[in-house]
Amino acid sequence: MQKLIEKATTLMEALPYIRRFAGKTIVIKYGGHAMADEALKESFALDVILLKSLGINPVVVHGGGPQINETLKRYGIVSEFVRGMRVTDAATMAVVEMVLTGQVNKDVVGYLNQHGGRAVGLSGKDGNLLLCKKLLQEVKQEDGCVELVDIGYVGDVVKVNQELIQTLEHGKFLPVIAPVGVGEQGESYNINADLVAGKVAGALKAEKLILLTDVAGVKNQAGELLTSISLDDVPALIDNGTITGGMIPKVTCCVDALREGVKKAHIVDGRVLHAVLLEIFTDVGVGTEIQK
Ligand SMILES: Nc1ncnc2c1ncn2[C@@H]1O[C@H](COP(=O)(O)OP(=O)(O)O)[C@@H](O)[C@H]1O
Ligand SMILES: CC(=O)N[C@@H](CCC(=O)OP(=O)(O)O)C(=O)O
Repeated sequence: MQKLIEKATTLMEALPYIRRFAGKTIVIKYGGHAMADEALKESFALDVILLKSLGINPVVVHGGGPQINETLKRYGIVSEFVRGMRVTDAATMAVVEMVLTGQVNKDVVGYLNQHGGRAVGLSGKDGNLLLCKKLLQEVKQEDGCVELVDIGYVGDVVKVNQELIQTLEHGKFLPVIAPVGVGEQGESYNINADLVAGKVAGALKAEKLILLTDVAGVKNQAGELLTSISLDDVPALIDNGTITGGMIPKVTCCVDALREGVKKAHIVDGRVLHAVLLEIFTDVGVGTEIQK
């Protein structure tokens, strides 16, 4: 917290930001890698709880890719990724649901509450929060044609039950969402956590979407940080191979969220202590802003 006050200079300087965001929703995607370090976990919990106590409404969507990998390894299940999405067969889905909803979600809720929060854990199945259909992943072939590839129980969110989130917000609770969705037949879907954060932010018309990750932000091919990119530039950056792997769903979901009415979208370095507060309460920002 001391660091925050130093960076924001004084609390007085934070006041305009507090006024600007009071009563507004900020959706924060908490990445799997940023959960590995105790100091980062604590700084994240303190940031989110401080926002809530200032009358701002944070909604947390967590990932858990590394934790899923670890458990899959123990079960001897090998998984592969297509453009940042895990190919998910039935056995993998069972592990994904167990790890995300049973382990990671409760872990995040637990330490938020330990630090004084009123966090409530949800998966997309609770109250039909995240209704899904099967996602067919677009893969560009060598001839330039786009093929739709079936990658198993991977979901695309077709509807967010925002009423459930708003009910919790009005009750001063802090929603913490695991990226597992439900299909029309009650089947479970594995959803990329960035995609969930973008859809939730879009449905809530959030003031800000912040995706915490394990790099400084979006980088160019020389490895330099791009502090801001226009959403119109995103397709070319993916096509020319600048943005690859797990960064693809991140930038794509920022673009979709902005188009759905989210005011600002940021990809932020989750390895920096108090990254959330630095992003919200200073003009410097940390990471990359995707701009309309
Ligand atoms: N242009 C790019 N700039 C930064 N990172 C990129 C870029 N293209 C691909 N990446 C990769 O995307 C990764 C972030 O995605 P991912 O591993 O899914 O993160 P998280 O676990 O935080 O969701 C980075 O660690 C990096 O390896
Ligand atoms: C479909 C898909 O890829 N789902 C992700 C869900 C977890 C996630 O997104 O976690 P991170 O944000 O930590 O990467 C997965 O199975 O890893």
